[in-house]
Amino acid sequence: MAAKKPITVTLTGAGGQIGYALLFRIASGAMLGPDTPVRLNLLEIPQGVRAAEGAALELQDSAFPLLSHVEVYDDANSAFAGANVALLVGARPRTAGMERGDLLTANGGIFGPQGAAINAVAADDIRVVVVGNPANTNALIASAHAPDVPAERFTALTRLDHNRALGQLAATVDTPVGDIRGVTIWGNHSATQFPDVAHATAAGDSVPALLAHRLGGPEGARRWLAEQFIPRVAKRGAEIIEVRGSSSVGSAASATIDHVHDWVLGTPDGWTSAAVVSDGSYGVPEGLVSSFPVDSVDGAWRIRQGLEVDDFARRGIEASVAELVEERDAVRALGLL
Ligand SMILES: NC(=O)c1ccc[n+]([C@@H]2O[C@H](COP(=O)([O-])OP(=O)(O)OC[C@H]3O[C@@H](n4cnc5c(N)ncnc54)[C@H](O)[C@@H]3O)[C@@H](O)[C@H]2O)c1
Ligand SMILES: O=C(O)C[C@H](O)C(=O)O
Repeated sequence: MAAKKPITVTLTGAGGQIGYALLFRIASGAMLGPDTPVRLNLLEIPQGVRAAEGAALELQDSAFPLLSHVEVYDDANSAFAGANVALLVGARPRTAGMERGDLLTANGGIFGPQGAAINAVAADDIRVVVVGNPANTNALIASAHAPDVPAERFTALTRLDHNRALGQLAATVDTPVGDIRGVTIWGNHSATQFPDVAHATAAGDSVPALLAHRLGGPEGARRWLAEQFIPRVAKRGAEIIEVRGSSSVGSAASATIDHVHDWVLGTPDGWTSAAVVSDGSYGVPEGLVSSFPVDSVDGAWRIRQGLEVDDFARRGIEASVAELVEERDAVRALGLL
């Protein structure tokens, strides 16, 4: 049988924390499957090149059978040449006391030039996931600079929030995390996001009903969702920064692997969450990069249609979308869009 052609993956910020956690899982086949060879192009700024080169040496020492080639660059047009998948991680992380939106001025300028380079030199089937914060608006900036690439190929990571929600629910309803379905993160990857369990099930049972059973009825469940679950998930990034002393790394890398894996290979277990360009679904203004319930169909994200959104969820989604509009207007005013 002919060997499969390698997929070219470009990773920015390859010398940083998340980059280091990602590389070994990509090279092992966890992201694109156990029979897909990978070429890795690592992009760094000059100060980060040595760290990326060190990671490349360690990749060689790991003798991954699927890893066909690794190259380190400090030039975007070289790094994105022929890329099929781009992981845009390279950006400054926030520190204690900051919100992710505070990074707009520090990081926004990175994504226009990278979007333009992707437009100029990436492969026709390029898929992009932005991890660097504020991820949704950075994806919007990158997409705006890549007019020849369909906007739906630019996404931002909210799978980490989705996975955090699964973790919290599994612990509360005492069900293995793999048995939970139907959770959605709506809106921005920020403290305003709306984690929604109205349609969730655990091993086939309704999560709202299980919560009501455990928490003294529907009112107890509602209170737990509003006062504990939603803020815990939405502010988990800050909790990790407080406890670890720096922002999430292993879980962020793992969620990035999940996002690309499902985008390329499908979502047989039902929808997941990803920030994708809005087509106006659920009242989210067209063009914003917002998190939705998404299925992966034939290698493309499709927003799951027809889910009932109650008043509580509607208010939560609207608040997060209002923040996305503010971020879009702020980057427009900065000349980044
Ligand atoms: N969306 C999410 O769920 C999520 C989760 C965790 C972290 N993040 C974000 O991911 C980003 C990276 O986090 P980290 O912990 O790896 O940070 P880090 O500081 O350890 O690494 C960032 C790396 O990016 C490099 N870099 C900076 N500008 C670059 C550019 N223009 N091109 C290429 N590389 C560049 C830096 O040299 C550095 O090596 C941060 O913005 C962080 O807030 C997002
Ligand atoms: O919260 C942060 O600043 C990092 C990341 O976006 C996270 O959610 O952990």
